[in-house]
Amino acid sequence: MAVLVTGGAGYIGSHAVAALQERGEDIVVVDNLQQGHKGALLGGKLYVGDLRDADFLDTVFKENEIDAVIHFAANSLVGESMKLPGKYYHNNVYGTLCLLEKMNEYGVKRIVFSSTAATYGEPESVPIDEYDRTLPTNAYGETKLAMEKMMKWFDVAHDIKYISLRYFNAAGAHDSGRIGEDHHPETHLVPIVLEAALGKRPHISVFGDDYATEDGTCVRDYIHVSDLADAHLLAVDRLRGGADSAVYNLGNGQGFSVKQVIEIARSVTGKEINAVIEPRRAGDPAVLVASSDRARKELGWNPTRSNLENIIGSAWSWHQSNPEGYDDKK
Ligand SMILES: NC(=O)c1ccc[n+]([C@@H]2O[C@H](COP(=O)([O-])OP(=O)(O)OC[C@H]3O[C@@H](n4cnc5c(N)ncnc54)[C@H](O)[C@@H]3O)[C@@H](O)[C@H]2O)c1
Ligand SMILES: O=c1ccn([C@@H]2O[C@H](COP(=O)(O)OP(=O)(O)O[C@H]3O[C@H](CO)[C@@H](O)[C@H](O)[C@H]3O)[C@@H](O)[C@H]2O)c(=O)[nH]1
Repeated sequence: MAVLVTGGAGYIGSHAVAALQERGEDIVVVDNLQQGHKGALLGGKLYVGDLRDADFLDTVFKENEIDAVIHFAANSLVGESMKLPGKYYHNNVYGTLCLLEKMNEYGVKRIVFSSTAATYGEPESVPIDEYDRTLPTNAYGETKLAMEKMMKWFDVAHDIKYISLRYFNAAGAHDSGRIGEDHHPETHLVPIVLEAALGKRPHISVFGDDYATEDGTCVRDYIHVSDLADAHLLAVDRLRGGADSAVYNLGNGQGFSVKQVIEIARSVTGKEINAVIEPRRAGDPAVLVASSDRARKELGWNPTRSNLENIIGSAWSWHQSNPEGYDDKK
């Protein structure tokens, strides 16, 4: 039996594929390579195609015996979603609908889903737990919440069990140094700060310093990508063990402001890193920090790499060895 990983050639997906590979799972990857890279795959059988293509998905489900799906494939940029909400509804909501329909058709009953802190919106209090209000402040978060609700009704009607993992901010790179973060264009804070350290950008733009936080810049909870990957394996195991559907936050429980991230990157890299204050980016909540007690208790999740110096250090090693990212011509 194989695990189907959608978006497995992407940043977090490729780290989950590496973790699945390490424990000897059969892996099938579906990715349209809009952001993914063949070179990011350390294992698995890759099918290049789009989730919204029913004939393509038929081939994947017919040619493989799949017992669980890990669903990463999505568009996931807060800023872009405020300008192009239709793109997010089409790829995220409709794409997930296509996947769930096929799972139902082929009798696949387990799905682990990449959800997000963006489902909460501006929190009423921090740390945020899974029972807190979900009121997204951006279209991206709204589509992820819609996907979670869709899975709930597929569970009610078709007994497809889901574990929705609401990640906070993923960062860092694999311990082996073989895979890391490479998006085009890059919009995430940590890789952009490191590109500035490498001299590939003149500076890092800080989006707003007038938030109600200690230094005025947004606060986020950064979690190492391989700690996230581990949680997916635990979630697959839990579903295989017959558990009911559930939602879990995945974060390290500590908030860092944009200015603090830049300061730590200066110390890790030994580089100057110029920062320029710019206006706020639409859709950004001021503070997102997780309580992951539930994931620790029920999944047995124990993140071990998520100290921010380690996270930035591992990303820095990857960026130094791969300043141009993956070679997509290979
Ligand atoms: N990066 C983060 O900090 C973060 C935080 C919370 C949640 N998430 C979620 O985690 C998931 C993975 O994020 P990431 O940072 O690895 O993104 P990513 O863009 O690197 O990976 C997504 C992958 O899905 C593929 N894809 C997208 N649409 C597809 C489609 N219709 N058919 C087939 N393949 C498709 C892309 O080519 C890409 O390889 C996303 O669902 C995202 O919303 C990410
Ligand atoms: O050049 C930059 C890039 C980002 N930021 C700020 O840095 C913080 C983090 O931004 P970013 O790295 O883009 O991540 P988020 O917008 O917080 O979103 C990430 O984290 C979410 C979970 O919290 C996921 O759902 C998203 O998919 C993922 O992109 C935000 O306050 C941004 O405004 C800057 O100031 N300058």
